[in-house]
Amino acid sequence: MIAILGTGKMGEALLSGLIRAGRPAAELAVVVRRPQRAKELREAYGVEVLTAIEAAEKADTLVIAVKPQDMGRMLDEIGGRVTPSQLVISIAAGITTSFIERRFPAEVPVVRVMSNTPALVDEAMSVISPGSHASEEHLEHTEELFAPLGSVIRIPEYQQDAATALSGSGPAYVFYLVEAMVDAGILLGMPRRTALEMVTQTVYGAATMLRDSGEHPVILRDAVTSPAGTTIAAIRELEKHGVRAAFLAAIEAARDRGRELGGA
Ligand SMILES: NC(=O)C1=CN([C@@H]2O[C@H](COP(=O)(O)OP(=O)(O)OC[C@H]3O[C@@H](n4cnc5c(N)ncnc54)[C@H](OP(=O)(O)O)[C@@H]3O)[C@@H](O)[C@H]2O)C=CC1
Ligand SMILES: O=C(O)[C@@H]1CCC=N1
Repeated sequence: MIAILGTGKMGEALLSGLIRAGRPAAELAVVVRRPQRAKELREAYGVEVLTAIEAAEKADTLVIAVKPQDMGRMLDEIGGRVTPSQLVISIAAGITTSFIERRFPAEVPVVRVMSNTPALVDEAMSVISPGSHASEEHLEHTEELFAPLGSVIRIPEYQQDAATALSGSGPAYVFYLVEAMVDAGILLGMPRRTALEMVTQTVYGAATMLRDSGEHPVILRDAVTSPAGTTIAAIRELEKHGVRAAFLAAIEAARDRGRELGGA
């Protein structure tokens, strides 16, 4: 049995993805803290709702999907019950595998995962790293769980805070970019709905080109940028306003905040 402890945005995205991928509801359980949420999840997915202690005693795999600030309390609750024959997967930003391992008296295998909200449409980017007691088999099992939600890659754990800043938070930067482009369309007199449709398809098309062509983004941008044309006029303004430097600073700040959440 796979138990998801903390079934908010990401926990539910994982739950719904596993069900879409054909995993029987009988093999899944959730841990929630509000009766209303328990009712919603039972009705929507037909999954069993357990207490954290029950989940720690029954599940082979425990996926912890509470906020980093709630991790300590959750681990205190289940710590003494989890054994080395189980696997603990954490998707919390900043929280290291060694932080989690220290909460268990035994040598419990832990895998750290950073996924993102496109899991809701099976287009997540999930990056995984083993803790010190996790084997190749544990990593393969984790890959199997997250593969139906999108792409999965392995990275060394020291890169996890950077991955959180890039792909974990990344969808928010893209939505922010879309908001800004739509605002520009409105400034130019375009109806909001039309502007949003145009920008959404443009982002989708550009992302598909990046993925399918395998070309470097500079090459793809070059193909759009005609000599003395419209695009270079826009790029000059982006450079003048320091947009590239803003992205570097923003993603570095997200990385630093991840470290802070992990108590580093
Ligand atoms: N949102 C994102 O894009 C991403 C988030 N993450 C990580 O995923 C984790 C979850 O984030 P997200 O889903 O956004 O957060 P949410 O706040 O949506 O979900 C967290 C859930 O945990 C529940 N919870 C907290 N404590 C307990 C407890 N003791 N027992 C049972 N349930 C509990 C909360 O319950 P209640 O509803 O009662 O508050 C809530 O439903 C975080 O650690 C975050 O860093 C990772 C990648 C991307
Ligand atoms: O903002 C956050 O802290 C979480 C982690 C990655 C995406 N959302």
